[in-house]
Amino acid sequence: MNKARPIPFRKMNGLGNDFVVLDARAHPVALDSAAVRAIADRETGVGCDQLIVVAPPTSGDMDAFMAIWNNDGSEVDACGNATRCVADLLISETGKPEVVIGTNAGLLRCTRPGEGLATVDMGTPRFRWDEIPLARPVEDTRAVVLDTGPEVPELGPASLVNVGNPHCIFWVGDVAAYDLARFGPVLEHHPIFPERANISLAHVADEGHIVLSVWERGAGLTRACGTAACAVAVAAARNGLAGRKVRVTLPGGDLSLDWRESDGHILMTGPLSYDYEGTLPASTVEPAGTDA
Ligand SMILES: N[C@H](CCC[C@H](N)C(=O)O)C(=O)O
Repeated sequence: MNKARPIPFRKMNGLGNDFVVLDARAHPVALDSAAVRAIADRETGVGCDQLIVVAPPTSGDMDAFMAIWNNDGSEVDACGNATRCVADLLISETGKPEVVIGTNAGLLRCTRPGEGLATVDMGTPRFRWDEIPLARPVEDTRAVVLDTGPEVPELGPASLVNVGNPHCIFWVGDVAAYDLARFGPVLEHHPIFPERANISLAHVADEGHIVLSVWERGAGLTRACGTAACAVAVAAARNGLAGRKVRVTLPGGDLSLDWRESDGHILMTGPLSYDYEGTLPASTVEPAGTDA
């Protein structure tokens, strides 16, 4: 009988987007929304934007599987910044120049271009209305006018992209001129997004540089959002606002994006950090297979 045991974790971050990373490869854990919220709570738990579980590979073509939860307890399929963190863990462990991380959004090939850096192939972005997904057919997802109430300022048409998760991007002249914390949740829960959406304000400084502020689905304002940086890079290129290689500046720092011509994959490069290690009391996360 598996006795409930304390669970070790690593606290990590990518440009200040922070994670509790549980390694469940030796001992499986059973998480539910309540347990995730408890761990992620910055007052009474460890505190994080997302909770990440590194699990054994589910097929022979990956080094590990990565599960992702937002701090509201919702499980999601993609997290760019956390993928860089897990990639570095696996590259250090295996000594391999490239590792493959399995996620519910697909296989992600990761390399280490330098100490403290990771490059992730985030795959191909999707643009069809039913791939975002949207609640109704929309012909052109490059410029969609959302009907919003008075609590949302005039932001113009949005560009919609899925990079393993749904993103809604507004193009503005100055991201600091808007109180995204106030109207972000309204847009996150807009009825056109049946699975909610991550909301970005993007300023295209020049054809190689975009400034970005993000209200994350299920986590709120974060210091960085890797998938939003991927989404805004491809949306800007698709709308003719920037080139296919851009630097994206988030509150926590810069990411480099390359929407590769040869295969349409989006490559994201940026830093990752190890903050500290800790142990969660056994009661927090009931390991799978423990008798009641
Ligand atoms: N809030 C996102 C998941 C985390 C994404 C973000 N932390 C990143 O680095 O991509 C969602 O619900 O789709």
